[in-house]
Amino acid sequence: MSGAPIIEVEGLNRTFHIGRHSSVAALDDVSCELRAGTCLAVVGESGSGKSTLARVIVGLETADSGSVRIAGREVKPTTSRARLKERAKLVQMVFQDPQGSLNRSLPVGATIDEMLRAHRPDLDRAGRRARVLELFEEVGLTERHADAKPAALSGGQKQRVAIARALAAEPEIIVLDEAVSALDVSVQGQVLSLLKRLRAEHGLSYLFITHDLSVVRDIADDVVVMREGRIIEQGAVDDVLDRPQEPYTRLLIASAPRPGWKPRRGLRDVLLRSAAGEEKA
Ligand SMILES: Nc1ncnc2c1ncn2[C@@H]1O[C@H](COP(=O)(O)OP(=O)(O)OP(=O)(O)O)[C@@H](O)[C@H]1O
Repeated sequence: MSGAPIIEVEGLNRTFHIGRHSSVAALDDVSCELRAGTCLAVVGESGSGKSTLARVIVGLETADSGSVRIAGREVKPTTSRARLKERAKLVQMVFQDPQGSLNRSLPVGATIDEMLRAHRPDLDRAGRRARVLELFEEVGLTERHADAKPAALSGGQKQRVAIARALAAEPEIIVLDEAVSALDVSVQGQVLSLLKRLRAEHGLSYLFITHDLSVVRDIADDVVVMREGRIIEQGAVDDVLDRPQEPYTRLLIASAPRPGWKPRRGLRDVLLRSAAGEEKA
C-alpha cells in the first residue's frame, strides 16, 4: 500500500567534533518521512548531511538525539547479529561505488550467494544457485555475468549486481546513496529504469540520495532539500522543483546542468558569489 509512512525521521541531530575546538552539525533537527511504495530524494550540496542522514536511518551511524522509525519500530544502532539481520531484511543500502560491496577475488554470483545464505536458510545450494540466476535476470544480467569477477564487469553491470545483492535480502526499502552518480548518462538512464521497474514489481520504497536534480525528476515522488545539516524545503518533486520557495533551492535548480549546458562555474562558486552579494538568488 502506498501512502502510509514506512520511514519516520523526527528531530534528528548529529554533531561531529573535529579536534578540540571545532565541530560540525551534520544533522540539525531533521524530520522527514518516506511513504511506502514511493521514492524520497534527498538533495543538497556536498557536506549538507545527506549521507549522515542515510547512515543514521540504516543504523550505521548514531544520532545525538531524535528518532528513526522503520515500519513503526524505532531503529537504534546495534551490534546484535539478530537485530542487524532483522534490519537488513527491511532496509538494504546501495552505494555509489559497488566495488565496496563486492569481493574482488570472487565471482560476483558468490556475493549474492552469501546474502542468500544469510536471508534464505530455506534454500539449499542448488536452490541458491537458481535464485542467483533469477536475481541476475531481474536486473538484466546473465549467468555469464554471475560467474565473472568484478574486474570483468562495467560500472553499470557492477551497480546492477549491487542492486541484485540488495534484492536478495527481499527488503522493503532500499537506500541508494549516489548510486547512479558515477555512471554515464545513458547507463544511468538504464539503471533508473531498472529501479523503477523493480519498485513497481516488488512494492519497494526508495530513499534516494543524489546531487542530480534531473535524477530526482526522473525517479522521485517527494524531495527534501538539505543545507548545512538542515532541511530547508521539502514536498512533492513537482512543487519543490517547479515552484521552489527557498532562494537556496532556486540556486540549486539554476546551477543544475541541463541538455546543452556548458560548465562555467560550480554550485559552490555560485553560492559564494551569492553570499558575497554579487548575485541575486
Ligand atoms: N565521521 C565523520 N567525522 C567527522 N565529520 C564528519 C563525519 N561524517 C560526516 N562528517 C561531516 O558532516 C558533514 C555532513 O557530511 P555528509 O557526508 O553527511 O554530507 P553529504 O551531503 O553526504 O556530502 P557528499 O555529497 O559530499 O557525500 C560534513 O561537513 C562532513 O565533513
